Amino acid sequence: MLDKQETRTEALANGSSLAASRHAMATEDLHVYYGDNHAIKGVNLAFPENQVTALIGPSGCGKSTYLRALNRMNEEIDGCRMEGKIFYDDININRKEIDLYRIRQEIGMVFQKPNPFSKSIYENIAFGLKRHGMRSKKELMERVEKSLRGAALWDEVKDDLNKSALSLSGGQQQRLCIARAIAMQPKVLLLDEPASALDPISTSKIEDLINELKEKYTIVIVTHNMQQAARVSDFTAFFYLGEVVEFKETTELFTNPSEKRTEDYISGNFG
Ligand SMILES: Nc1ncnc2c1ncn2[C@@H]1O[C@H](COP(=O)(O)OP(=O)(O)OP(=O)(O)O)[C@@H](O)[C@H]1O
Repeated sequence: MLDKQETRTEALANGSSLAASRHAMATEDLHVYYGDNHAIKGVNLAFPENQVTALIGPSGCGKSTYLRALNRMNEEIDGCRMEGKIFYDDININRKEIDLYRIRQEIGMVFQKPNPFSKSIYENIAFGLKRHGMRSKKELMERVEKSLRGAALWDEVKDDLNKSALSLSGGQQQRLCIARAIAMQPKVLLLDEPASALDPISTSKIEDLINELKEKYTIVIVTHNMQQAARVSDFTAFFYLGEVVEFKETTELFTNPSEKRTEDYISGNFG
């Protein structure tokens, strides 16, 4: 099933500063269509391990579509199809025979709107683990605690693990969704505007958390907010009309963009 013959060639050639980095994921000539709408047009990108990469760009330019392509979530959408290669662990995962359940465990996703299950805080995390075959109560409790600690939520909920997840604040719910994703021990976390529905204090907690999480995970985050991209990311890709215009280290992209379209966007001249 694993095809090591397919190497990440063009995708790794994003820029010289990346040449020495290891990459957790990459795409090569990736296209996504919704019916006749060609939403992603041949994107080559590679995501350095244990770094945060932000995807920025005006509304409708394909950021979320591209993010959802990375763990093949787009396939849940009627009429959506993908062409091209998506490399994870040096394997092209954009093939029929790939186990999507496993891929989505290893490449976890958190959405814009917190979406905890209508279950207890404990069950929100234990549910997926049990489905995955974990039976021992002790092991489950250990993983629940570790995940909640990892998502910086443990101290706030440790005495209320049987309370409904829906009784938590929006910011706590989002950290619970992050805990649920990391409980599956992924290598990559895809975050689709994870703080856009939250107040400034919760946003700042999520941003601090992203900074801690990158020690263990490779993170790709879609954000509308350029200040947020500058605060949380190491690399930034600027998307426009389904293509990547520029991909660089974040400080470099914001201070010294190579492309006029990037400069116009970051200086607020369009979008
Ligand atoms: N579920 C869907 N069904 C059909 N077309 C879609 C769907 N999701 C996105 N599209 C189309 O794909 C293109 C890219 O949209 P996408 O949501 O990926 O952009 P975006 O940059 O994330 O936008 P925003 O910042 O507004 O969320 C748009 O033309 C959009 O209409």
